[in-house]
Amino acid sequence: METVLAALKALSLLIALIVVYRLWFAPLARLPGPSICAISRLPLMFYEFSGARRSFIHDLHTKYGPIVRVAPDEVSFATREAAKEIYTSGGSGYDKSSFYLLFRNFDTGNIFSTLEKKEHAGIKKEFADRYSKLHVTRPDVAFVIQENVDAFVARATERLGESIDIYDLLHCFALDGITGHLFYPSGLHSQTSPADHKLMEELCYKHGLRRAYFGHYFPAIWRTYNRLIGAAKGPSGSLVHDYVLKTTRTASVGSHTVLDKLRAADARDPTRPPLLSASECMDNLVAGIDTTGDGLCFLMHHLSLPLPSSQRVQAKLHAELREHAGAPLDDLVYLEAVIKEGLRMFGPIPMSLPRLVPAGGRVVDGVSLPGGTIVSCQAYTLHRLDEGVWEDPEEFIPERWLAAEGAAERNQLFFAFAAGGRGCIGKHLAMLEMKLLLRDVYSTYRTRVAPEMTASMEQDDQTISTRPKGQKCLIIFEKLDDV
Ligand code: HEM
Repeated sequence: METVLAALKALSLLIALIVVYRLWFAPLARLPGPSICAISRLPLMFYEFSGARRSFIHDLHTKYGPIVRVAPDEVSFATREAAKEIYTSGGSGYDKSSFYLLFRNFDTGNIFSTLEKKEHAGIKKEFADRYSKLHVTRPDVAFVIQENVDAFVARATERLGESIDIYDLLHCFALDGITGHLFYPSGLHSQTSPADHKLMEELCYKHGLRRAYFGHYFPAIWRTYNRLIGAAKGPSGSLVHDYVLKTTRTASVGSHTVLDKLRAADARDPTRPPLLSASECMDNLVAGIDTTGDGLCFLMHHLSLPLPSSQRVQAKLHAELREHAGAPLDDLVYLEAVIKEGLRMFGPIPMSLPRLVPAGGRVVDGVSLPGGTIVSCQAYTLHRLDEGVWEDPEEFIPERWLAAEGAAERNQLFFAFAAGGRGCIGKHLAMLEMKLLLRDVYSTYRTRVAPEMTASMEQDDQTISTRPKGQKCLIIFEKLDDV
């Protein structure tokens, strides 16, 4: 009994010392933030597991300012100086934190999940040119996207005046787009094929948030659990995994595809991990579906609301697209402003992108931080907090992107695709998909939210991405001339 008491006393003393150290003596002790977050990571974990990390961090910034200590060893920043240092210093910024190991596929790393920047650069150079603006706009590449846009518009035309679930259809559009880019002509056609549609359902309707955070915080238990489940389910248990494995191994693909480039890298270097190309394709596929699908869904829903501001923007969009029919996409400046404003307000990756301060420590936006500190910015807050740059941040105002005054500050804070060498590789593909689809929809149709639409469009956070909570978005398409 006495030994137990002595052990309890020693433990209490240890905890008290840790609390005192974290509150008053740790290198991060002088940073603003709630004391409870300085003492323990548990409050942050609570909000992560509840799907409310983004709003928790944003509320902290609103209360404490642009620099906040959100956990004993973690700081969130909301300034362009910090974003520049963390994400672009030396080209690719700081290495990623172990959080990104969650995004490995087939027990193999890939461009997104690789933590260390030198290793990442080696992986990226093998296929990055397949995502350059020059490549994605090549006629033999862009026509695959245009075919998917045509399929989307055909579905809308078939059911003019009726409600259509664009959450479903836009995710099919995005899945067909990215698989076409990776594997043409072996991409999916989930907009029209019920068998392919099942892969979209598997990818877009899953609820994996708590499992993902559990895997991050308790990796050993998670690995053991997965081995047991994997053994019980058989080799795959996933339609998407089977599709990617089979396609990467056996499909014949066009010379302009991503897979063709990865196969060339495999042929050049037989020491590459055998499943690296499959892991890469799986990663690009996942990265390319919810992002473009959810981004378009939030944006089209907003444009379709019965608000004077939404209707004003739709009317201006119709006017630009009709007056400049046949113009190159880059000349459609209002369309681009609408997309950027959509990505500013409800971009599909609005959450913190965690990085590690390099060994030896660094100064971020005037704050000296020891090596190993987790630092991040989140787009949601960068796109709102500084009201000197973002006037009326909760208002959807595409015109702000057309004003010359303050353009540099806005563009420096625009973080929808992140920044630097680890920013979004698929940005040009995503912009092309969004521009082509919105151009062809809004040059011919007006959209409005269906009266029976009751599903929530609240942003429902996942690990770094967000999606509409109700996972349904009923919209009515009407021919412009008929309205
Ligand atoms: C609106 C659409 C999209 C948005 C807003 C978006 C946003 C982002 C962001 C913020 C990052 C940085 C994430 C981080 O550092 O944790 C990222 C990375 C990435 N994105 Fe996208 N993305 C979009 C579409 C796509 C598409 C279509 C692809 C198709 C391949 C893609 C592939 C990737 C990849 C591979 C990375 C990792 C890059 C690297 O680590 O070098 N994304 N994206």
